[in-house]
Amino acid sequence: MPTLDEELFPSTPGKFKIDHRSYGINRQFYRFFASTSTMFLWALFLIALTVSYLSFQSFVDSSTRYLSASWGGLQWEKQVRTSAEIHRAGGMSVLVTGASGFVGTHVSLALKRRGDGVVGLDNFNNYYDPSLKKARKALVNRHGVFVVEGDVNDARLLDKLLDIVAFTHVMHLAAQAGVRYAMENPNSYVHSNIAGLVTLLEACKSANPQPAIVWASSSSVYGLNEKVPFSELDRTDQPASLYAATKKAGEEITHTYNHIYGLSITGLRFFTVYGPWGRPDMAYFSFTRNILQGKPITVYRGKNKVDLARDFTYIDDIVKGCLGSLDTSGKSTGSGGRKKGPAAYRIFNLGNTSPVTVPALVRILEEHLKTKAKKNILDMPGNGDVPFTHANISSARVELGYKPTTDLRTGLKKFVRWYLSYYGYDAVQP
Ligand SMILES: O=C(O)[C@H]1O[C@H](OP(=O)(O)OP(=O)(O)OC[C@H]2O[C@@H](n3ccc(=O)[nH]c3=O)[C@H](O)[C@@H]2O)[C@H](O)[C@@H](O)[C@H]1O
Repeated sequence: MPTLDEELFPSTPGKFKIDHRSYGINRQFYRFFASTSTMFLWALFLIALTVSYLSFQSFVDSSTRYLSASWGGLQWEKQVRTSAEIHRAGGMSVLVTGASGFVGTHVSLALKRRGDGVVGLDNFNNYYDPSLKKARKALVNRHGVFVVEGDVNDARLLDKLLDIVAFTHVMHLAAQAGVRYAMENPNSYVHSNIAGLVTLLEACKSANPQPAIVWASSSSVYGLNEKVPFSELDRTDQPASLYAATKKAGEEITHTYNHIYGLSITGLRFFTVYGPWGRPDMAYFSFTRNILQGKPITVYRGKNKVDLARDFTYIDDIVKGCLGSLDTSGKSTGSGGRKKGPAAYRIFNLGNTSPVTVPALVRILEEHLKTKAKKNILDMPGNGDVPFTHANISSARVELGYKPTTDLRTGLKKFVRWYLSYYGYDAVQP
């Protein structure tokens, strides 16, 4: 006698046999009906099981997201509001993106020092040592700047911040930096410098009031331009790297938001910024580390053995240019996504106006560090580098009162002093 299981799910073909001699037609019909309805019940049971499993999963996911979200809540909102408070007459409240980056840290401190409200935003990615970013965060925290951990691609977070505080300005410095890394990780440039920028502009255009925006473009947009010094009127349609291309795209994208929504936009073309709390991926920083550790450095050389040169610009000068831009930006004219009139659209070079060759940079570091570098001289690989940069800053001088005052020797001395106090002489890090 077969069991019920065997009858419903016969394992042997032909095992489920109907004996026409012993079962009548009704019996046959009944058995067919019984097995079909049982299968139907089983199917229902399985569907219900799957649905409950999926709902449970999504509950677990959303709770985890909620619990692990580093923003939100009453206490968090209070910290944001307090940090954004203005403590001087005619002051501004500024949302600084990339606030734990090199330039973001210095700009946040300078704004706070003069009594402006500042809220920082940073995603603390690991493009370079995140512990340096955390140390910068601790530094600005000590001066009353609250840094929110989040990404400029997070539209909900941006909307929330712009909802809590009526920011007068956004200083947008969050970006994927570095010229040569773009060949290793191109998508990271699209993610931060294009998608992140658009997400930020979308949030700003919908805000009421709309903040004015000052953001970091780059000297690299001049690409293969050979006319020196580089003027804002020179062509910028020959980028040599994806980094440069995304920054140039940013200039075009911001123009459309200015045109359609009345956002006040100022793009700053920074020229190889250096100084204390700088970026470990940049040449002056990695050369210092290697020289102190007795490791060789690679010095690239251009075509026909010509030395590469950069218009190295000291961080304090850049900060003055950023503050000058915020002070003169004028207001955005739109509100809630509607343009009410024209707003400023500006682009400025922020450089030093006196390029220095890379071998000369190395000589200055050797003097400050009192140590000879072990140099490997290599022809510049085709990886996005440009042979030289040189800024014409007449526009910034007239419009922003920008006047760089620190030469490379003096600036590197300050950098080396900071480096030694931060890492020590025999540091293995970063
Ligand atoms: O103005 C900008 O918009 C950019 O400035 C900076 O780019 P760059 O001017 O390329 O600075 P950086 O990497 O310090 O190389 C300096 C020089 O050293 C040479 N260099 C570099 C590395 C090395 O190992 N050897 C070497 O010779 C190298 O060939 C070059 O000639 C920022 O990183 C970038 O994010 C962006 O902000």
